Amino acid sequence: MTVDRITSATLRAMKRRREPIVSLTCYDAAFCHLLEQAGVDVLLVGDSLGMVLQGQPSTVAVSLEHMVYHTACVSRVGKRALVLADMPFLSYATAERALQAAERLMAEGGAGMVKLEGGAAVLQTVGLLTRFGVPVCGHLGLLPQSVHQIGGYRYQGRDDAGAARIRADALALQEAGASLLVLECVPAELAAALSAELEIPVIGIGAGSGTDGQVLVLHDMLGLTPGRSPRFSRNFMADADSVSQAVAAYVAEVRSRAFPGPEQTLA
Ligand SMILES: Nc1nc(=O)c2c([nH]1)NC[C@@H]1CN(c3ccc(C(=O)N[C@@H](CCC(=O)O)C(=O)O)cc3)CN21
Ligand SMILES: CC(C)C(=O)C(=O)O
Ligand SMILES: [Mg+2]
Repeated sequence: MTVDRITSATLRAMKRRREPIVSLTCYDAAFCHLLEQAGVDVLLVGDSLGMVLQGQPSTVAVSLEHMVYHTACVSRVGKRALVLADMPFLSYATAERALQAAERLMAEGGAGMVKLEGGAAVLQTVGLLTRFGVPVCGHLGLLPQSVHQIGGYRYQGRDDAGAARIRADALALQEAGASLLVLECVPAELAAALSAELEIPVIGIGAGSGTDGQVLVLHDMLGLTPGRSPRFSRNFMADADSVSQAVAAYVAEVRSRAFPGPEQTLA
């Protein structure tokens, strides 16, 4: 018997059941196999691969070609998990580019959903993609593709105006057709309130324990990132004898809401 693929409908049902959604980044077939064995629900082929695999200072240098290649490496061997592919920097800056990028990520890359960063700026694009059958994940809070405007990787939505903008963007993304939302580096209270308010599932990174799911960069949680990892991450290899065991511990701690704990949470 074949195993059913996780889709946005599966994730919506998990949210209704209050069953935490477990996600990690994944860039190749070997880790796809390992993460699926451990029960990870969503494999994010993140443009963070530019930093962790390519040694770039940001995600800005990642091309559509790179994303299609890594998405295919994952989706070729994946059976159950949803393969979520990042649309890279400027690949969704016009309607034509966005359609072309989504076409390549889904048709050649085998992605089941695509993710793009931003709120008001991408609403029309989200509407266009979803009208033509592309499942879309939004991404709000810290937007790494805008690091050259922000000037660093900083928490977002810490004042009333910033929080109100993120809330309005989240509701508008849902209205435009997004079926999933990633909230990155926002205060836990804001992330929990938005998760309760939105019908679509919210996956948090550096957003506290009150979201519908969690995602981390794989190399950070395996302690493979040189230097200091973001404070919202945790090295699960510290208490594990193998990579599989570390990933299994992460899956169990997200499902039991033990991760993230106070140490990984910004109030
Ligand atoms: N290895 C890696 N991990 C990530 O989580 C990640 C990437 N790369 N690349 C894409 C984005 C960029 N992200 C980042 C990168 C760095 C910090 C960081 O160092 N933050 C500081 C706080 C900075 C501040 O608030 O002033 C930290 O200590 O967590 C946060 C998010 C998240 N994503
Ligand atoms: C940090 C996550 C959410 C991401 O977008 C990535 O890994 O590229
Ligand atoms: Mg990304």
